[in-house]
Amino acid sequence: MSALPRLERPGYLRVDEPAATGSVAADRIRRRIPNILSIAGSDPSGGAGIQADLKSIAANGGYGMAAITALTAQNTRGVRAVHVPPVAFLTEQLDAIADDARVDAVKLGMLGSAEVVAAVGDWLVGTRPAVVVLDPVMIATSGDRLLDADAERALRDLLPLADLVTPNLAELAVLVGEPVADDWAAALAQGRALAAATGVRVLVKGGHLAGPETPDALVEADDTTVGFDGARIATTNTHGTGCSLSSAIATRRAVTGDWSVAVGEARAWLRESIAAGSELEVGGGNGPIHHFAGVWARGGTTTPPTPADLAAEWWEETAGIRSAIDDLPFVRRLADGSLPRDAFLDYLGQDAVYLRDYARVLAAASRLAPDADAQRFWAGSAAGALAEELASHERLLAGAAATAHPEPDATTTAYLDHLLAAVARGEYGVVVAALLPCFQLYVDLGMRLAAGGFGAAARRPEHPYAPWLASYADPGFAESTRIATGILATTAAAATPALRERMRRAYRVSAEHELAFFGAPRGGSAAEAAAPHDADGARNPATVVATATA
Ligand SMILES: Nc1ncnc2c1ncn2[C@@H]1O[C@H](COP(=O)(O)OP(=O)(O)O)[C@@H](O)[C@H]1O
Ligand SMILES: Cc1ncc(COP(=O)(O)OP(=O)(O)O)c(N)n1
Repeated sequence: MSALPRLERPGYLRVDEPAATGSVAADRIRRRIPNILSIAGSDPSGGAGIQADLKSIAANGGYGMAAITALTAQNTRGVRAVHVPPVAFLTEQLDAIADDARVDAVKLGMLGSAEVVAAVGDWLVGTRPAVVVLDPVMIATSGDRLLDADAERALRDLLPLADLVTPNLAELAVLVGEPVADDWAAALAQGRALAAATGVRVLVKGGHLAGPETPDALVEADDTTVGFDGARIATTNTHGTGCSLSSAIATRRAVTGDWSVAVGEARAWLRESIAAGSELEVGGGNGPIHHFAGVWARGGTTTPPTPADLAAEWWEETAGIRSAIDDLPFVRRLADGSLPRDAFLDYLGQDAVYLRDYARVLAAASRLAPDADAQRFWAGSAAGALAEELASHERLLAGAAATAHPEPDATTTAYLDHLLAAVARGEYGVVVAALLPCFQLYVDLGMRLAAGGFGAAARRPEHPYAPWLASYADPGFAESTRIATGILATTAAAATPALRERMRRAYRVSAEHELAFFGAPRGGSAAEAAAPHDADGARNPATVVATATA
């Protein structure tokens, strides 16, 4: 434990915003999440109704809201009972939402009774949502009625308030007053007739056709038709497919602004969810679809650490190394000004050698960077390392008649080999992780030296190494370190667990090399300069590292 005061989590190492570079996370934050309202009945088994709608909306990128029109007692085998609460209370629900939240799209499902249809119609006329998708739920797949006969008539009057209506074959037949179509051509003709009569676009759905295909078609009022083909998926998990599809279309329409794109995207998601339905074990009848199959498969179900958590955690892991650096006689004597000049020049010469290859590694990070901002940042850092830092080393060394480019010693060689091996492996995240301790540990030390954390001597203008100390407390260097830390953290947060672990190890090993570099024997006074503060056997960098990491 260092006896020296330490700044707690210095501000320049905090990562609480996405880095100032383009990233998937930043794009996600900029895009508006649409609010989608489902006005529908409740299915306690979770496969249809508002329960399905909320899952579909979430899986398709929206924020789901729900006003309940009716309660059903149903499961995967059928509907046992329906209760329609007082309609005035539905209006209360709708007004409560509209008075407070933006509604980007509405999906209408089971409306239950003519009074409910009328109340919903009044509310739509009053609020005029930008997108209205009407799934005219009348009869469940199980054959149970979900809408009384009066309401069927009222529902026809509601159609002009919708932008899209999504009937299944039986519902389409009721709406056009014809028998149920028994082939796709007849279904399409009915869809065209409905669109022409009402002026509302119709999604004709082929889920209930006999045969191996399940085509759907988007029919505009002007008869323009976009067809969507798809082979029938062999499954009994089709409970709630209509509810799920209509709320997914409402969500994707709010996101994309295009009806045929929205239908195409919603169908792709639905087909994946139908195919995975058999993974669920819910009930003995027609089971639900697996609304989150794709999301779970691609995103997992555990919450990965945030960039800020990772930056703080990795920095904390170097606490022992930082304490050991603070305790090194080299650092203490650098701070109080008693470090012999030959030891300082020896250190400077090795640092100059190190910087030339470090700049190559920075350039490699630029080459591997996934976006232009990061590419620019690393290229700028490589140029800065050569133009500013290396040049200042060379000036100091030339002034002292010392050689600006000595041979790298064992400690410098080991550190550079670690960095160059990361480049050779070619993983951007690992290269960035290996680069970071050099930024962070120097800024941390420089800031604490400048703040008087190692005694007042380091702050005096007459300190023999004052210009050198000042360069490490430079605000520009601190800002670069903040950006580099942000890139590291966002890259680590987006990485697979295995890559993140390789990054963490590369970061840790670089921090250990930093300690070894500070603790290496230096110049004619090496024995004195490099001896540990409270022990005598730590000249070998490996021993220094072992002491620090124990
Ligand atoms: N077995 C299946 N394989 C693939 N798609 C299906 C299957 N069953 C239904 N669908 C699709 O599910 C959606 C809902 O269709 P449908 O079953 O006709 O309506 P509803 O669920 O309202 O009765 C449509 O896109 C349809 O093509
Ligand atoms: C409360 C509730 N609303 C609607 C339906 C019908 O759902 P749908 O998506 O048409 O699917 P099927 O289960 O009928 O295929 C429902 N059952 N309950």
